[in-house]
Amino acid sequence: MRDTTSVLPLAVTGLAFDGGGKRLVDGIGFTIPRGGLTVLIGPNGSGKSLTLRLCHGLLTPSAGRVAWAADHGVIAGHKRHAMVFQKPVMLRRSALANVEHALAAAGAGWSERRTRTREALERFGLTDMAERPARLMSGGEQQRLAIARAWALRPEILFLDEPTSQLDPGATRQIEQMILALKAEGVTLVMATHDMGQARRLADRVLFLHRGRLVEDAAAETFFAGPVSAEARAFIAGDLVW
Ligand SMILES: Nc1ncnc2c1ncn2[C@@H]1O[C@H](COP(=O)(O)OP(=O)(O)OP(=O)(O)O)[C@@H](O)[C@H]1O
Repeated sequence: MRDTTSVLPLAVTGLAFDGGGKRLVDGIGFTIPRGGLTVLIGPNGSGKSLTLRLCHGLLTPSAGRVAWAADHGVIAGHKRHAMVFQKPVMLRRSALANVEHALAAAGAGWSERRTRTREALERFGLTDMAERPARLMSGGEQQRLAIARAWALRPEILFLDEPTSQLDPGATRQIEQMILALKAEGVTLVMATHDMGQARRLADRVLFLHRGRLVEDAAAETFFAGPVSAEARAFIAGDLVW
């Protein structure tokens, strides 16, 4: 019987996207079951961001399908997938107001907004910064706020697009710990990175993309022990830069 309490699994089939007169991603297929952390890796321009944006519904596929177990990844009027971007997009308001605004946009009522905002700020160690203008916070703090804001929406699955690529090692470590804590909580995670060290630290499963195509889909241990494709071997060795 169809599970009406989950938007997962997410089944992506034959996914393609055209832009600037070119096919930028092509023939991408994978399934994301509940739980775990899947990392999309690949060189710059391999199609990681596009794939995440297509999954999250920010772009419309030129071909193929993004099929949720519940239509559009929505259950009882609530979208159960959220996304965190490389550069957090913050409104010119306080940290607290940024979280509240996201909840309001998702249809949460006044008291739910207040409770969930407070919980989210506390959960991610931002209570003391609640009244700070979000845009004046450091890069690491803004990314923490972006994750808190996404978490406040209670996503079943969170897409993360290079969430630490703009951050220093200390802030990166903090964000990685937060990501692992979300996984332990049962949030399903799909993250793009071109940082091999990060992929090794975090991934349960690896999807390796090259030039808009999915070249490998393997358990992280298997992938790092010996990728099958020449492209992935070259990428791991640091020889593949595009
Ligand atoms: N709307 C668009 N129109 C035309 N080209 C695009 C568009 N969006 C992305 N591209 C191109 O598609 C390719 C894949 O882009 P994408 O951002 O998915 O790569 P990526 O793997 O995330 O790379 P990076 O690690 O550099 O972020 C790139 O060459 C990019 O310039």
